[in-house]
Amino acid sequence: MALTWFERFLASMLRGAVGMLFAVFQLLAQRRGADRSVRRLPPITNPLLKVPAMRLARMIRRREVTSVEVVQTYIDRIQEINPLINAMVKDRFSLALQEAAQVDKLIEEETGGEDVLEDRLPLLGVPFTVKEAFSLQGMPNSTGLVSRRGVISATDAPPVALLKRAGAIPLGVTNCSELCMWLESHNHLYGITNNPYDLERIPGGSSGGEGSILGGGGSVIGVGSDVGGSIRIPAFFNGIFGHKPTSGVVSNVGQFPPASGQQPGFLCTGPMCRYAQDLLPMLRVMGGANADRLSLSSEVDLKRLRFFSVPHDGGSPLVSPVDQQLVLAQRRVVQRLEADLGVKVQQLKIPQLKYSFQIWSAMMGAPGKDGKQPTSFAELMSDHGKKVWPLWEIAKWTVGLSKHTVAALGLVLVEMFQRAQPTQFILQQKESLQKDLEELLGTDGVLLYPSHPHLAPKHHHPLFTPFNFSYTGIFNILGLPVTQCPLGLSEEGLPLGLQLVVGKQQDRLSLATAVFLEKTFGGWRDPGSMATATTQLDTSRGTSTTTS
Ligand SMILES: CCCCCCCC/C=C\CCCCCCCC(N)=O
Repeated sequence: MALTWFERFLASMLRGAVGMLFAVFQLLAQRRGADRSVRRLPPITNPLLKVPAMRLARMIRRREVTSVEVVQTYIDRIQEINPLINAMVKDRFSLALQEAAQVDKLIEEETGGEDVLEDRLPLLGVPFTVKEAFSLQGMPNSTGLVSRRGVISATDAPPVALLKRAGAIPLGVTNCSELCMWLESHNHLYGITNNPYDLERIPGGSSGGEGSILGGGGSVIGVGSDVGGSIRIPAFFNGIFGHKPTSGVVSNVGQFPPASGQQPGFLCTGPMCRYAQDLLPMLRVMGGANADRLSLSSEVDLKRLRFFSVPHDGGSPLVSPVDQQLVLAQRRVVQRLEADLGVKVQQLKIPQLKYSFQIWSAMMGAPGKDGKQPTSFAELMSDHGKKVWPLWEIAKWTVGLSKHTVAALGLVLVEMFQRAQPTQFILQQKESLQKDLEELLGTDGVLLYPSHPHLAPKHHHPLFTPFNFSYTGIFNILGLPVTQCPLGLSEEGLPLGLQLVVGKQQDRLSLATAVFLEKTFGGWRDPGSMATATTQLDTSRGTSTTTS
């Protein structure tokens, strides 16, 4: 049963009302910020900041550079840009420098040669950053909740521990949205995080601090989590790579909030980074023994893959249409795949995608196999057992007295009206989408799909388009691995990008395609050099060139 005429009528009334509210909001925001110009980050001057993590590790092992030098270079960059982007919320710089000095000593004393070190400690001496929602020993773990102020991690979350065990050195923790459940990385503990390509725009969420620090060149690899797009949305808005692995491969233990109900099957921890070649080795480390399920060492011959392109969700009345610049970017990818690899990319429409939001929200709220309901958002927000009364909190919010963001309060309200059980129709849509996509992708298919309908929005704008995350959220429910891949910059200098969706346990296919697209479209760009470097897109030939 598709939407009834009454539901469509309600949706268009809602769109009209939200459109009017948005117009008022923009008018007020314009008046307030009439003389503000786009502010960007200073350009990267130290070439070490432009070296992929695995190459840095090799240089450190070969003593071409010391770990102390690399860590200090990143600390300097963070100190330069963090006052502008507010991405790192707590650092451990002096500990990181001590650990780097120990690494340099270990390398000097190692007699087994470079190969022994590479095998045992593939990331030895390389700095990394971690979303604050994960435990990192000695660092705060509040997930933006004021009532969790002062919670300090005693241990490391397993993926963080695995990265440390591989020799990587944590620099600190980064901002996220309140309870990891919004597109804007904002909370009343650490404030709001900015996008490095335009400080008046959002870096996305919930791993927005990671996206921003990586995009700004203050980190080269980082750890994020994703139950509706929280790795892929910030990776897209900040022009970097992000991979949501096959469900269950990377441990979700050691993050707050813990997933409940059926959510453990949807939540994924995964790598975020500036260089495509770092995704696979990071995933191998973060997955531990489970990474063996992904045959990451098998060669991928891109010419033998089957590619599919789906340009939009088929017109959900709740979700914005896809920006024309993103439509063109996806078309250019199709052209390059066909021209360079000699493959034929099949254009598709997948009608069930229109129900992505309904499917995501029904499944997120569904009881687990044990029949237990998931922990409600209101419960997670409660202050030492004291319940949150959303209407009272909203009243307090209007006079600046609430400890919560308006987005989090909005979510509590929405949750109050949500059905306990998904409708039969939505369950059918989910099942048939799962079956169709698994059959389509098999073990050699790659689906191209927009990462989000809009380029990085201005601060607070997602409050008027709250369902746009459905473009990413649907793949959490389906448990499919997805890589977000940057594709150069838009006319206004904002990152373009695309999701590469593959079959379960076929992560290596989207990772290999991301490496190809990085070579073809230039991958991550220094947001500070945008005044001198522009991407010229030749749409007729589908090529892109960078000029300085
Ligand atoms: C005041 C406006 C608030 C309206 C709330 C509308 C409800 C929309 C429902 C869910 C939004 C969830 C956004 C999830 C973003 C990514 C989450 C993640 N951790 O992967």
